[in-house]
Amino acid sequence: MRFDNQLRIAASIIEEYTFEMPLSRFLANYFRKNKQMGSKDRKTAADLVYSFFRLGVSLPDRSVEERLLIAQFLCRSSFSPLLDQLQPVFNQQIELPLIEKVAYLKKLYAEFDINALFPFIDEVSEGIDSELFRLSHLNQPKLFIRIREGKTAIVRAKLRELEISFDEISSTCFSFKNTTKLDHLFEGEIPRPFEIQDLSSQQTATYFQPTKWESWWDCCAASGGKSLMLYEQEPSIKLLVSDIRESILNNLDERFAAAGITSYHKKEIDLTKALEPFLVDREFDGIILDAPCSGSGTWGRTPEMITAFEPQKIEWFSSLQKKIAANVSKWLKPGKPLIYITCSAFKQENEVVMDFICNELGFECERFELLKGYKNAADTMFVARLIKK
Ligand SMILES: C[S@@+](CC[C@H](N)C(=O)[O-])C[C@H]1O[C@@H](n2cnc3c(N)ncnc32)[C@H](O)[C@@H]1O
Repeated sequence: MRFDNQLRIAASIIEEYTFEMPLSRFLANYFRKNKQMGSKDRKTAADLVYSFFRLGVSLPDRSVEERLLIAQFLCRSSFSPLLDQLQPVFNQQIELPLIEKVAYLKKLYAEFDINALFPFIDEVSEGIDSELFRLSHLNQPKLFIRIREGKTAIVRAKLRELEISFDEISSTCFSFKNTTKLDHLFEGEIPRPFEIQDLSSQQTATYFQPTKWESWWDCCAASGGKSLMLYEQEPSIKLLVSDIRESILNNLDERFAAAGITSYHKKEIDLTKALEPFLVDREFDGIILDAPCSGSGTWGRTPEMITAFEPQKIEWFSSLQKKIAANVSKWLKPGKPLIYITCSAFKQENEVVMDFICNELGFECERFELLKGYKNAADTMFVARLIKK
């Protein structure tokens, strides 16, 4: 397909997209309806459209086509055949460091402002490097795996055998280009030697510290990423997993089965409602609250959210998180930990909720951390270990 045609198709996809569903799903539907597009055309269109949304709300008065070219220039770091045809001057500077490309663009477009790459920077948690965080949205984050204890050598050998390129972040964490396919590796092997899991998400596990025979509740368990790590740390624990709808836990069942975990309890619980009917007189030695949140620490993976997100939702999430924390904390034994986690970069969802839990619900903060995934092409997350007094 000719390059100007590729640009036109990307522009028409952007025009059609109304943010009602994730961009990934919208694109999959679009390609299903437009079967004449070959796999190379689909890949090019997806790349152009994703890069476009990485620009956030930059240069709103420029045409979509012009912004598509600027986005390619900022998001690519090597020769682009499309730019070579349509905007060769960008291609000549494509390998420059990002910060120099930004300076160059500012000369061409006086109105270009890096604030527009992430227009909520005043809302972020303390310690976030504003410039690095904003610029990180121009790059697609990496894919990470968590390797089960003792399985590093066989995973490494398999990857080398299949000539899949990877970096070793640690002995239990490898990273890959985001488009790498790993589904077929060790298919059917129980337990599977690795889990796909973001680096920062893996790092939250150091806050759990369960001990033998304890009773734990992962109250927003979804597909069970945190529960799996908890269980592997201490397989003797009694584990309850819950989420607002049973269907959300289906994936957890599959992942637990693949990990060889069969002994756990599962309930559908809305944490904003009275919990007595579900929990009766249970008490827990630990609760993981991986709270519903804006997801703003993960928008490098879903860049359309930078445009779609309405800032008043931050306060809405913060209130929801406080309500859920107040509700679940009643079921924790004194002296035991509530592990509060978000994948948000916003202080209203992080430090403000943590302070509420300490000051209003009678907890003491043992330690907390903002996991600065933006430095490692990973998600940015917040984790706190809060002890009930
Ligand atoms: C950040 S996700 C949890 C991810 C999960 N812990 C993991 O590691 O895979 C937050 C979860 O909270 C759930 N949730 C949202 N509102 C809820 C509510 N009112 N009660 C219970 N769960 C809720 C969502 O369905 C979602 O699965």
